[in-house]
Amino acid sequence: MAIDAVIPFKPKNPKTRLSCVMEQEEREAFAQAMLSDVIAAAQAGGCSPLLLCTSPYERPGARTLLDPDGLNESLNRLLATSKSPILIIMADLPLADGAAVSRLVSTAADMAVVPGRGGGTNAIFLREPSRFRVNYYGASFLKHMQIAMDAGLSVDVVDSFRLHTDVDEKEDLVEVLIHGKGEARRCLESLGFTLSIEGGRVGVKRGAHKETR
Ligand SMILES: Nc1nc2c(ncn2[C@@H]2O[C@H](COP(=O)(O)OP(=O)(O)OP(=O)(O)O)[C@@H](O)[C@H]2O)c(=O)[nH]1
Ligand SMILES: C[C@H](OP(=O)(O)O)C(=O)O
Repeated sequence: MAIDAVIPFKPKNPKTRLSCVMEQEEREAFAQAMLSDVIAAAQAGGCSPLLLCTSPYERPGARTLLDPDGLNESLNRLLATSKSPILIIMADLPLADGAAVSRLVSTAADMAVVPGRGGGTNAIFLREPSRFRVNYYGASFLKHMQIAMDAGLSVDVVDSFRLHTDVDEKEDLVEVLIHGKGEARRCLESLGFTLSIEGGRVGVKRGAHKETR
């Protein structure tokens, strides 16, 4: 049976750290485009996508669980009662692909984890979910390593550019425009984002859009 790929997703007013370059409706469209890329990667990696959503939301090819609680509370409730292996993969990984997902879920360890940019945790595969609990936000990668150690779990830290690249801030959009192959890249292009190179540093700019901060 396919492993459940649990994808936490907040459909309303997501990605507020991108407010400087996108209005709320645009952030919602972009978050959905990134989610499409993650769903496709999960399926290509042999997993069955299960969206854990804060408000009602349906997607073809994915089942939905509705839980308005916070990220940690809802995931920990799910882990506590899960009897089969689970992959938790964030919805803001638009470079994800099937090979990276497949590598993660085929680990020989009790758990495989992919750190995110800036200290976060982008994906966690758990062979026995009830032995682990999540603690996202802040330097969650370090917290998750400690939780695994306390639980006596062997951990495979997976080095994956495609799963490491999460999109939180304007600067992260550069990676999507350069390396993206899916919906998120198309969404950015349709919103008028292009690469800009100023002073040797690659950034993004947006035609006819005033930055608000
Ligand atoms: N189920 C659930 N998912 C959440 C919640 N908050 C965020 N997420 C999802 O968790 C993942 C990582 O969240 P963040 O990077 O903080 O995304 P965000 O909250 O949309 O972004 P910011 O507003 O910029 O912090 C994304 O897949 C979000 O859709 C929540 O309260 N519940
Ligand atoms: C949820 C959080 O995401 P970030 O804000 O680091 O992208 C984390 O990975 O702990």
